[in-house]
Amino acid sequence: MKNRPFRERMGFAFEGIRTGWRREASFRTQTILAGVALLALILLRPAPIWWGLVAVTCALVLALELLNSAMEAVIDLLHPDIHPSIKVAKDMLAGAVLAISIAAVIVGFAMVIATGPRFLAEIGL
Ligand SMILES: Nc1ncnc2c1ncn2[C@@H]1O[C@H](COP(=O)(O)OP(=O)(O)OP(=O)(O)O)[C@@H](O)[C@H]1O
Repeated sequence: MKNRPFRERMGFAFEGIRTGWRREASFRTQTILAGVALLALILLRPAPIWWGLVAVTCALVLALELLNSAMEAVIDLLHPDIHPSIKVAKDMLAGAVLAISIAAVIVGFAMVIATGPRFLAEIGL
């Protein structure tokens, strides 16, 4: 199973993203919010550094959500019963998603504060 051709590995990766979209409501919500962030970038046209910051934070939110779902799936397969250690692991995974989501909201606010006034002036408000 190792060292498959690049095209095939890309196919697996896209299949993972498709599965995340199909199975996880939070992944769908976060993907839609990433789309909103892209629209804000197109509208506000901030400096390139903001494009980078928004791209990195959005990608991290989506990547951690996929990782969270993948780990939960493996945990539930290996140990379907209730166990305090599983609660600890799942709550920490959820905490990781929350931490990067807070960072993403802060980046979004900072970008709007930095570029909003220029945008409003441009549209005559
Ligand atoms: N097998 C388990 N043993 C102990 N606690 C668990 C187990 N599975 C889930 N929990 C805990 O129950 C709570 C709810 O978990 P659940 O997976 O239903 O919701 P969730 O974390 O919001 O998941 P999702 O992202 O899939 O909606 C969490 O605190 C989680 O840690």
